[in-house]
Amino acid sequence: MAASIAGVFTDELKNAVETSKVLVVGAGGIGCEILKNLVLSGFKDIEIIDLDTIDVSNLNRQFLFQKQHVGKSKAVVARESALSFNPDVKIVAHHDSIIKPGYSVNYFKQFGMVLNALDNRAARNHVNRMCLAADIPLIESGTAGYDGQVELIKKGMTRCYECTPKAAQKTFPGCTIRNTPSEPIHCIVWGKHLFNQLFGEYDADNDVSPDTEDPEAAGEAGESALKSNANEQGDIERVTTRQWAQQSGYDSTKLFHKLFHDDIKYLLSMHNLWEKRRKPTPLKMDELPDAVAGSSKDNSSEGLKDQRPWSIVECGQIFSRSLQSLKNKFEKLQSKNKDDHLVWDKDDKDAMDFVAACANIRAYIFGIPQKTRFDIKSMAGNIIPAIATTNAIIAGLVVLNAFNILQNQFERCSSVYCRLQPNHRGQLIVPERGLIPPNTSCYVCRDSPQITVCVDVNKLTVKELEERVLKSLLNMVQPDAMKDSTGDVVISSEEGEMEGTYHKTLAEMGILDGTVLSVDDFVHNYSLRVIINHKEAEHNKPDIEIVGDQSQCQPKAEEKSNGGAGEKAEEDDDDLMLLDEIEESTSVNMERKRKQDTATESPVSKKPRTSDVIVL
Ligand SMILES: Nc1ncnc2c1ncn2[C@@H]1O[C@H](COP(=O)(O)OP(=O)(O)OP(=O)(O)O)[C@@H](O)[C@H]1O
Ligand SMILES: [Zn+2]
Repeated sequence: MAASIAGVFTDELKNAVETSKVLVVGAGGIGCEILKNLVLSGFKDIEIIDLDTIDVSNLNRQFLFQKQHVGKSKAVVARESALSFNPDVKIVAHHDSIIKPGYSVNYFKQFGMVLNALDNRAARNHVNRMCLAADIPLIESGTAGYDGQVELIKKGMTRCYECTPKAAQKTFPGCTIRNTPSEPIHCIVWGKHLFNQLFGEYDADNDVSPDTEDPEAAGEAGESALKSNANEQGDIERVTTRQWAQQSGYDSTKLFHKLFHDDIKYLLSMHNLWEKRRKPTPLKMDELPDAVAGSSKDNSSEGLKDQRPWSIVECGQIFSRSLQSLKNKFEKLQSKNKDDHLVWDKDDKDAMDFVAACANIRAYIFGIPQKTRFDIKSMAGNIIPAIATTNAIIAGLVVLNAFNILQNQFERCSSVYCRLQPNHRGQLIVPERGLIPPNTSCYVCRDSPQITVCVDVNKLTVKELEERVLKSLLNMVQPDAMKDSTGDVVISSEEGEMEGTYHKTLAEMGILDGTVLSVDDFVHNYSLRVIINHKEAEHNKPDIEIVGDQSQCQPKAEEKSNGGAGEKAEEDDDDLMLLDEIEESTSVNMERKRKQDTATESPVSKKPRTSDVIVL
């Protein structure tokens, strides 16, 4: 072993390596490399955690896994393979999510350092906060294709993972998705929303039916179509897409007719939308064309199966087939637990077929070029190909930083960026000039953090404050909130305690412009003052804005990104590239999805939609 070769390590470092205890979070592309490096450099006490099982697609770069391991726990197999290099190491493997409450601040405190090898923001935010709370050095790392980054996070010394705002994921206005798609991606997003409306976690903001409040339609929202939906009392009865599908027994012909014929006719009745646009063409299932018009590939039989374009009639067949399979899976889940739902996953054949077929049918209707299943998979799954070499370089740098930490040489742990093109100094691996200090206005790592939240206090409910603001946007796990001035509890992490008030608006709870809330999350040992700023909701504008400083409480143009997955580092070395997950919207979101309340399904509301911004 390297550590036992005389002259490689000083006795002090050798001793530190052998006696330190390290936690590796994630056993994927980077995690496997890190574990192998740790074992080969003499570390003797390691824990590794990963929630996932091995997929065949992991085998090209996660070299601790082989074909016979497919379907088994990543953490468990990584441990077994690493032990084959050095059986004298103690490795504890957890097939679990690091976000689970069992991995508390005290759990983190037993380690000398934590090495992150994750692929999503939620888990990274969580480990960031746990390491700050436990005051343990964290080495954060990430890759996206040829780009990679390693960074030390040490409380009070460096910036934390949340010190820099992350580039927002690309979003599209809701009315583009629902009414006037013009690019294949709009149809793909619509297909994913449809999947969730039918089988996934319900989200009223991701409705797929025509948006009657589209400002472009200027109020002429399909009068006749609305009338045809009216009940005997003349009221308009709105049901969710899922309710509608359930009532019609998920009949593929009926569903097809509603989505691709009736809803399109409804859109056509909003004349203003089509004054300067090509009108969509309603489709009937028994009249589907057998052509492959405007496809992204020519219709040759060569190439991979997934790269063969589908005709629209084929899309119709795939729509019916995948709908039935998904329906069966969904009903099976619901028979065990009525709150359970499917989670869209690009690697699930039926889920992927369904979205690809729906996206192409919708594209055809709107005169948009169709895409192959292969292209749709990479767009819908935000796939950036992972490069084994980048992972290996980054994992090597992680373990070099671990040596620096063990020698208390934190100043040598400056961030390092790996890039495809050399910079003006000819460097492919570019170190930062020094440690980057904490952002003094970071709402996570600064002393007595506070933040301003701009919302419409007459619209936002207490439940939305908890789920959308505190948990989703501010990454809390189990928040408790009380009014600063009176000490009145507004949100409690004790189950059931506040049930009666969750549906009330903030105003009804006496939370108005200027009200200050004290919010605590005991999981992260974290307290935050939240200043509420009232801002009237506007159609097609985000209904929640978070600002560090009250004076900034203005609707902002899209935040200038510090870089993100797939972005290249600029020529200037000082330009930081914060790599983020590339899979946030897919399977790795399992943990968060499981935590969210799925029992709140309600009919589509007719209130003005203020959050018509969707995330892919
Ligand atoms: N909350 C979490 N707790 C534990 N492990 C996690 C958590 N979130 C993500 N992970 C793991 O982090 C690893 C990240 O590895 P990587 O980026 O190589 O992803 P992958 O899923 O193996 O590959 P791909 O997404 O490209 O198929 C994954 O194995 C994933 O299961
Ligand atoms: Zn910070």
